Amino acid sequence: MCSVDTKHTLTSQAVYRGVEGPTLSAVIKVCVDGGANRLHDLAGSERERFIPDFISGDLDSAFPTVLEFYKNKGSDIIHTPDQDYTDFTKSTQLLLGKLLEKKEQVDIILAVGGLGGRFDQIMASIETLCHMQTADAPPIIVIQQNSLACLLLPGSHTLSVNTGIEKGWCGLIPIDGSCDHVTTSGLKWNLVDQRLQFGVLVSTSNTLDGSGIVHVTTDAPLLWTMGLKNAV
Ligand SMILES: Cc1ncc(C[n+]2csc(CCOP(=O)(O)OP(=O)(O)O)c2C)c(N)n1
Ligand SMILES: O=c1ccn([C@@H]2O[C@H](COP(=O)(O)O)[C@@H](O)[C@H]2O)c(=O)[nH]1
Repeated sequence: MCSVDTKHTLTSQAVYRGVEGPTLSAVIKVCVDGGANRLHDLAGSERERFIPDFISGDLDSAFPTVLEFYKNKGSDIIHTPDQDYTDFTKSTQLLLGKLLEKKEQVDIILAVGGLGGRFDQIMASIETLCHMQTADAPPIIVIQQNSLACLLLPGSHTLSVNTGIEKGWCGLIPIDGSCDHVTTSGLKWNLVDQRLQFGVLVSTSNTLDGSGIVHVTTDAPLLWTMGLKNAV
């Protein structure tokens, strides 16, 4: 029997809004260490429109000139030297603290980057999601290039996958041990009270069935991943 204690609804429209208009809709904008260099480069002539509220990390990657630029524009520079946790984990903890302080309710935390390049860093990005497993924390959605990842907590989840930016492929990955009771609808290969576990069964190369809604019920944390059309 599956124990279900929470219900969550996730919509990729929230992702879409976050990507389309971060200056309009993001309550707090954050850069993680070297991410500040990337923002500085990518924003180019629109740099003034994309000023992070804070930049945090061990600050071994952000260029001093970039930190100075954002500091002069009002960004807080927060040094987090702890070498037992990644800069992403530490910045997400800071962000959750600030949301709590401000008593802000947000739909999602959208992290851009972290799913490409160094494999240890990709795994660390996913591990960061495991640190943030509290029922009152908003879902953290990580996107990079054509991939999205989000940790589903134990409970029932309704995923709205009907914005047109979904690519079609998806997966359910039991990153935190075994998920003994997983039931889904909305997929080409659905699960009915089945176990997902590495070495037993992992749902990769699955496909949305076109209905626009995916339901997932799981008794243990389960990573949802899917393809996006528009590379970020
Ligand atoms: C068992 C163990 N393995 C590895 C480390 C090292 N370590 C873990 S997180 C971390 C900080 C990583 O910093 P970040 O800027 O997020 O990544 P970087 O680009 O420096 O690799 C370090 C050094 C450790 N403290 N403990
Ligand atoms: O290849 C990478 C490098 C970094 N990240 C993420 O960025 C932060 C900060 O890393 P710095 O190298 O100190 O700038 C790191 O915690 C990762 O979350 C990455 O995803 N991939």
